[in-house]
Amino acid sequence: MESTLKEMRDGASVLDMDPKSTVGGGVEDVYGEDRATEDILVTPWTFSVASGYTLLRDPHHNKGLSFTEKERDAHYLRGLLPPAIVSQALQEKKVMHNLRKYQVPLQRYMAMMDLQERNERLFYKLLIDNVEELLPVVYTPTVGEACQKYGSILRRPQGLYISLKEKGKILEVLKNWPKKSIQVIVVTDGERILGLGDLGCQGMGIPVGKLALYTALGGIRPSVCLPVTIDVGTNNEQLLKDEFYIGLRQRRATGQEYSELLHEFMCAVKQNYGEKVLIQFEDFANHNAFELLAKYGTTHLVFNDDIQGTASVVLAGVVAALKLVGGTLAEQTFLFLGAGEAGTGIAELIALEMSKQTKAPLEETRKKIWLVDSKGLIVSSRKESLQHFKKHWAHEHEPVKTLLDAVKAIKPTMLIGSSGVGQTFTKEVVEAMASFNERPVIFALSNPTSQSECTAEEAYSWTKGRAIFASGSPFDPVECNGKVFVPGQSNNAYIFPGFGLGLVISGAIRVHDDMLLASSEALAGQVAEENFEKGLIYPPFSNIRKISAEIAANVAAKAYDLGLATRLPRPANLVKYAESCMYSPVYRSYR
Ligand SMILES: O=C([O-])CC(=O)C(=O)O
Ligand SMILES: [Mg+2]
Repeated sequence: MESTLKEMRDGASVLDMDPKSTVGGGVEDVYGEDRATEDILVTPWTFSVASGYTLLRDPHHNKGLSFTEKERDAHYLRGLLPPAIVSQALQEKKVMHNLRKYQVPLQRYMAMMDLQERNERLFYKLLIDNVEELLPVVYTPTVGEACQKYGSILRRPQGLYISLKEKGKILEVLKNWPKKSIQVIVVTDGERILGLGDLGCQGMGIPVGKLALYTALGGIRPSVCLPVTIDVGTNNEQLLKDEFYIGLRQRRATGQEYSELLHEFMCAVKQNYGEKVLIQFEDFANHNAFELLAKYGTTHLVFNDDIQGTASVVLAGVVAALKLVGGTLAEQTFLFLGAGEAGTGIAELIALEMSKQTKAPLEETRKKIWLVDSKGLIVSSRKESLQHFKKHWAHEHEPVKTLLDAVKAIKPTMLIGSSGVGQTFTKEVVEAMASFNERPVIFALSNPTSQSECTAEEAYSWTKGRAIFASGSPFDPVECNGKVFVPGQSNNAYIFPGFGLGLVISGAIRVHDDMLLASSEALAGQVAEENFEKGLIYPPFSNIRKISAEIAANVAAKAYDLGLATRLPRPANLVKYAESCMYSPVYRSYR
């Protein structure tokens, strides 16, 4: 066992291992039973056909009043349903009508979660058909409030909770999950939920929400998605005192205790689901996020949404914005407020793309990008005391304390906020941007809306409609000087569903930076002339499934080119192939 784990850490591929080895279950032997050694416990699974009352209580198969006469006969449903037979379209109309009556966003969230637990296909049908209306309900901003109050609103637990109590038993815990074949895991430890900070175990709303989007936006089947929350405690005093808190009542475990639990999880996942399961890290605090990505990037198929997904979506917006601003990427100057996962991740991907375009070394292109953190502009005199992920950005400059002074000193063409702190792009900051840019580009990325650096209305009114604005959480269109401006939503939700689909359909075994550039390019390519006319640098979410297929195809193509794809032969038309793989929530007929 020890040697197997070591091989896994050292990056040995399951493909070149002895087929009788204990790792790699998940290819054919989905239960891992044939490959289990005597010291590994196996679960005695049984399956039966759901019928009658059980069928109505099974969210995977339940269709409510949509069961036909024939199905009602064949599946022992007579008498369990009122006589009316209702189409899925009418059910959808009814639920939307009811949802719209709720004034409080959290009530809509709870109604959607109830629907997901009751009738999965109807839930996804609603989400796909009404994506622009429902994204703010199941995702940012409402999901943030839901996590803050998760203990109070929780009815039926969703996802898998792995706490310190499960140490040494994580493989068994994974086997408790009802589905054996998993392709995408979104995992959080709840330490940095959106810009809301440490929400401990209640961060579960995030993996659940992200995976709902994997299915609705990226077409990954819900049955192969697994939301996970790792509970190592919380440092949120308010939650520790909250009688309804659902997590471990202790301060966060750190150091060896933390990394051992995470390592057990990573090994158990690979052992149980194989080499090709995608593990998406979500909303970890900076120090752990960078470390986990570096540590497992060479042995597992891992993707950090906050570092890499956000980087890819912002690069796409930046590239699209060039059409409105003019000039090349390398001619821009960037200033970031926030030097954490998002800030440094975006900065690095922009520098990489600049370097590819101009053939200049990365060390040179990084000099076009400046970051401000809580202590002011990151400059070389601060280098010694900087965390390692900030060191690349310590350029020669005298110290500058405030964002406003940094804007005046650096004169960026694009200003990007990613610090998780709201209202930091003040009128003075935005006006300064407008004083030396004809079209100042402003990204207010922090989530949820309460943490946004400024509002869309502020950005447009303070620049007299000249700003090109995008934000992490949605804002409504704004009228300014008689013209309507549509702010873009620069959220990783544009990227991760298609990105993950691309990895899954190509059977990729590792993530490579070039795949991030590929997904960015695909997204930027989807912005139409009519979008640009409204100042919009992202395509509307209403086209997201088509966009996801384009992203998936570009990512898969890169996986094949790099020799990281295992699903062979390579399909001739990857866009068509991606589309053909996507889950559709239309009801199935039962025999
Ligand atoms: O969840 C979102 O809306 C975007 C994101 O990853 C974050 O803010 O951490
Ligand atoms: Mg996140």
